[in-house]
Amino acid sequence: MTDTLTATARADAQPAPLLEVSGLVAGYGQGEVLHAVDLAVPAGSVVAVVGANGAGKSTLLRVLSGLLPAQAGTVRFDGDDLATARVEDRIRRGIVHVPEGRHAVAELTVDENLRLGGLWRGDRRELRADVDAAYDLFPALAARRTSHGHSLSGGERQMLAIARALVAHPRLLLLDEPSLGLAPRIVAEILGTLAHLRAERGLAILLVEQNVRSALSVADTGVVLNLGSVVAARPSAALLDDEQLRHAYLGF
Ligand SMILES: Nc1ncnc2c1ncn2[C@@H]1O[C@H](COP(=O)(O)OP(=O)(O)OP(=O)(O)O)[C@@H](O)[C@H]1O
Repeated sequence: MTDTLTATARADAQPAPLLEVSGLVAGYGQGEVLHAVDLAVPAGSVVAVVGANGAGKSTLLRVLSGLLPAQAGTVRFDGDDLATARVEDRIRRGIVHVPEGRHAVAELTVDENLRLGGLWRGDRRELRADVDAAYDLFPALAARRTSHGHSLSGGERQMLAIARALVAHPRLLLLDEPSLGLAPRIVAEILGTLAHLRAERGLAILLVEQNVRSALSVADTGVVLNLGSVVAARPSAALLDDEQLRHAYLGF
């Protein structure tokens, strides 16, 4: 009887999410921007955080990567609470942030920029292999490997920012507004590559996007953030089907 109960409990148990955020409070100075945010990203899944300008989406990613301290709450990653961990420790654990703005070091070549992604690792041969793997994912970058950061187009800089993050071996990519200002063809290429990474490598992605439809087209789950609070967290298709929610919070 006990064995049967144990077996049933095991069969029913869901694996813990890779990232589990609970009661997260954060802001700037005295101002609180995120109010007790709860959020989960299962391993190998894509979760899109959507919401109006100023909702707190970028702030959420900054807190998760350690750029901004949490004032309260837990950030459990693969079982450990990293809420107070340093940025570099989070990177080593596999949380890698691609901030809005597609930063490339202007004076360095594409290849040098990519190698920056593996700075903290010791093995140079492994780093070379990872940079070459990034070129396989983004052939447009391979063609520009000796070009300097300042000469790249917006799309190339976005690809470089993502590729450099991949060189750091993420298990969870925090991706802020990758499509902003890019041509639809480039956006489709970048989102296609992310879908491939998730399918082939089990990469989990927390995606912040203004372009709600394209974000939800690649995400399993959509989380709606409004004025720093989560107002809905549902499968992407269910979010798109909810006309009232879309009108109230997503503007379409
Ligand atoms: N460095 C900062 N110092 C003080 N306040 C900030 C800072 N960055 C953002 N804020 C404020 O925090 C709130 C949330 O901003 P945040 O950028 O996280 O929103 P968002 O949802 O990402 O919006 P957007 O899509 O416009 O970037 C806003 O009121 C913003 O003015």
